[in-house]
Amino acid sequence: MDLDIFFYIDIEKDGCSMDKLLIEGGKKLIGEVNISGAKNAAVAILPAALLADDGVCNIDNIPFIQDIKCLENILIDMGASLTSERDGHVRIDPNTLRTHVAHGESVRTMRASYYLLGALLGKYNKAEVEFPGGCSIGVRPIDQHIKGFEALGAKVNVEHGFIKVTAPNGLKGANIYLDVVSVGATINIMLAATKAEGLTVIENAAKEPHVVDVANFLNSMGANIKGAGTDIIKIHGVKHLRGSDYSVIPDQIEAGTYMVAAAITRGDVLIKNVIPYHLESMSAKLIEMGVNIEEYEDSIRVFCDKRPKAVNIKTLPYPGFPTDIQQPFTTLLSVSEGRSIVTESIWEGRFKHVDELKRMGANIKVEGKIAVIDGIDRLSGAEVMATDLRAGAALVIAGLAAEGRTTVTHVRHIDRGYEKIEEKLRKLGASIIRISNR
Ligand SMILES: CC(=O)N[C@H]1[C@@H](OP(=O)(O)OP(=O)(O)OC[C@H]2O[C@@H](n3ccc(=O)[nH]c3=O)[C@H](O)[C@@H]2O)O[C@H](CO)[C@@H](O)[C@@H]1O
Ligand SMILES: C=C(OP(=O)(O)O)C(=O)O
Repeated sequence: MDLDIFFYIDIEKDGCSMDKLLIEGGKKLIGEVNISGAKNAAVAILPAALLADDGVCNIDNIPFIQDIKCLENILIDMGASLTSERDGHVRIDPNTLRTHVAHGESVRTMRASYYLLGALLGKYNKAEVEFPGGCSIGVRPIDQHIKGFEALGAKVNVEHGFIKVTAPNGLKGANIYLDVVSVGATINIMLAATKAEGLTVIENAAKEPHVVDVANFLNSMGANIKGAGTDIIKIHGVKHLRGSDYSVIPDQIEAGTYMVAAAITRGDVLIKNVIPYHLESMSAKLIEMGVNIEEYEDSIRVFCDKRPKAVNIKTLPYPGFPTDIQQPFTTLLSVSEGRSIVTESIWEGRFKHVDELKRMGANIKVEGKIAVIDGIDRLSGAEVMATDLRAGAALVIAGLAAEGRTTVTHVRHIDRGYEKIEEKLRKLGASIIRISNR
């Protein structure tokens, strides 16, 4: 039975109104999908643009997602001028910025508001930012960010829910060895050190494509950053940064999500506007599972005509298998042939989707960081809750493959990081609608 388009008001138990996705499973995904700009690059590049001493930044390939909307609202509240001339474009004029303080619900909701600390510290030698939010996937400390700011000569205090950072005598380059490989700390230190006096060296730096993208953007503004993409990044401080034109890299996790969706529905999808090199850990796993992959210059075709085989996965910092795609892959493994073991080594709370997948019949046992998955023939549709962004994506994928109807609630988590997910899936032939109360 196909879904009819309908509309009704729904108020969740906690009093907040929320959207739901209704999916009628069992349709093969076939066709082409365009991948949007990378969330985790864009959310750092917008704060980085504040560092321009003159001129404006024109940034393209900005994804149309809730985290970006939140960030834009924060920047506008702080006085920056933001306009857009076309889809995916943002023009930021930071010359009208009037404060080093960022607060409010948007700051508290999203993770990446922490990049305002590095950007404002680099610009004004001071920053006050409310504690960030983001996905509830485990303890999310920022001790390595703080250690980096302190090494550059800043004082850091936590008061009344704010992180306050000041460097009245300016920032001075330093050697910083990160105790853990942290994307956020690497980027935040880079932002702060870009205009510090002298040389900053970050050792044990994160190597993710979004780290490289932020460094490339800062260099296009006149920064002198070398080594991004390796585990030693060298930042020679410069006195002046200017506005620049830039285009954000494609989102490797959104691409990975459509790769998994193609495989689980035994479909045939050409995933466009990607950098195939960034997808290699995911492509390799799919090939190991028996899924067909063809790589082109800026697209990748994923097609599958038989049941995928079980594999083991361990999440690791780049170039390892990304934690952010672990949850969608868990869904695929839940209907693959045989037993798979998934080890989540980055976030201790990133198996919340498993309880929801069990409602759909999945046979998964979680112990600490490990999930043991015994593949079943088919999931069955049920009402399930998106507990976080990628859990939501994992449940949508489950719904696409399941027998009957799946309702995914708490879609606001998915909207944080996926542009028009139901529209993109519908164009590929999925039967999916949003029940909206807006
Ligand atoms: C907005 C954004 O880009 N979010 C991504 C970013 O989150 P985020 O930047 O928060 O993640 P990190 O790379 O910093 O965290 C990696 C690991 O380091 C630990 N840690 C981190 C910082 C710190 O000061 N101390 C510390 O111990 C964390 O607990 C975690 O175990 O990278 C994660 C790892 O690829 C991704 O899952 C998130 O999607
Ligand atoms: C965990 C994620 O995002 P955030 O760090 O913004 O919560 C993610 O993108 O999967």
